[in-house]
Amino acid sequence: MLRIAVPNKGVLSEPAAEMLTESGYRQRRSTKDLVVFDPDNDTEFFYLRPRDIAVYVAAGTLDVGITGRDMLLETAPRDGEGPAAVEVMPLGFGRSSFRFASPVGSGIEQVDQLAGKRIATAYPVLLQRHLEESGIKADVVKLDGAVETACRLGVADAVCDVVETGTTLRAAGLHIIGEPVLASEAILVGREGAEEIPAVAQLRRRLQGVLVARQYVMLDYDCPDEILARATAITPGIEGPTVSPLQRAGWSAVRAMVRRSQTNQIMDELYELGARAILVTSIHASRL
Ligand SMILES: Nc1ncnc2c1ncn2[C@@H]1O[C@H](COP(=O)(O)OP(=O)(O)OP(=O)(O)O)[C@@H](O)[C@H]1O
Ligand SMILES: O=P(O)(O)OC[C@H]1O[C@H](OP(=O)(O)OP(=O)(O)O)[C@H](O)[C@@H]1O
Ligand SMILES: [Mg+2]
Repeated sequence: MLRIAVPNKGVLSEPAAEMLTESGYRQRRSTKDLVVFDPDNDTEFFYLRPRDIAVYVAAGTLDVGITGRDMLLETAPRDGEGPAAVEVMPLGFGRSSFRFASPVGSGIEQVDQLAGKRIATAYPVLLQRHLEESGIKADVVKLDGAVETACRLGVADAVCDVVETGTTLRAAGLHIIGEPVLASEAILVGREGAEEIPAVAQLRRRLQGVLVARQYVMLDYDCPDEILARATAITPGIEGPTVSPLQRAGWSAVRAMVRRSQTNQIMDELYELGARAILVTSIHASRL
């Protein structure tokens, strides 16, 4: 039986459960459920704090889990201190970056000005490692959350925290300084070699199928044969576009997957070239 850890709370919780549902797994009905068994897939789901998930997976108690890349790195054992969980695949949601910020007007405008300062964070391991790598000596103040308030309350001079839209930072009178320390998103974590377990390989293919269905659309169009080569160069598809003859002589029908984000640009280009009856349909599920 496959045992999977899923975030029980926080921003990753709902999209993680949604992705598993789209991948054909049973998910919990109530947010109070801590364990769910899916008999059809012989899989058990454990709903845990994202911060703890890589710890269970590293210990081998659970096979795989969904958490943030920042959480995986924060909770990884130090070199030689036991087995670690590793990133199996990125999942395309829960994107954020881990960044320094200082109070507007504090005069702290660059990362090197953090030397000798107090920096508040909920990710002390990540921050300490980054400070060591950058050769900056500063005091790390470990907090549990709502880190943005630490400067106003006088326990820190700057923060290093998760930023998505930047709204929380701005509301606390802070501004970003320096480059991102880390780009994070939700990831599937497992033990080294987990992909060799057939049930994990199947989970991975299913999740990949959802990612593809979200990122691509199916494009169909008709085009005169004179422009077929140029049109199919715009829509090369994955393996190659499907080209079939139309009943109307000298015309072909083309079918290819294209990136959702490029759909309108590609439709414009095809139309200008002379393609007609250009149709876009969503992909419900996929196995490439
Ligand atoms: N606003 C956000 N947008 C995208 N990802 C986020 C955001 N806030 C947090 N995350 C990501 O979610 C993961 C865990 O955050 P979450 O807030 O659920 O846990 P926590 O902060 O430890 O717990 P809590 O907020 O319940 O105290 C991390 O990987 C983090 O990068
Ligand atoms: O850039 P934004 O879009 O504003 O999002 C970033 C905020 O979201 C998270 O907070 P969360 O709600 O998890 O609270 P926490 O700080 O207590 O963890 C994170 O810790 C930031 O505070
Ligand atoms: Mg949080």
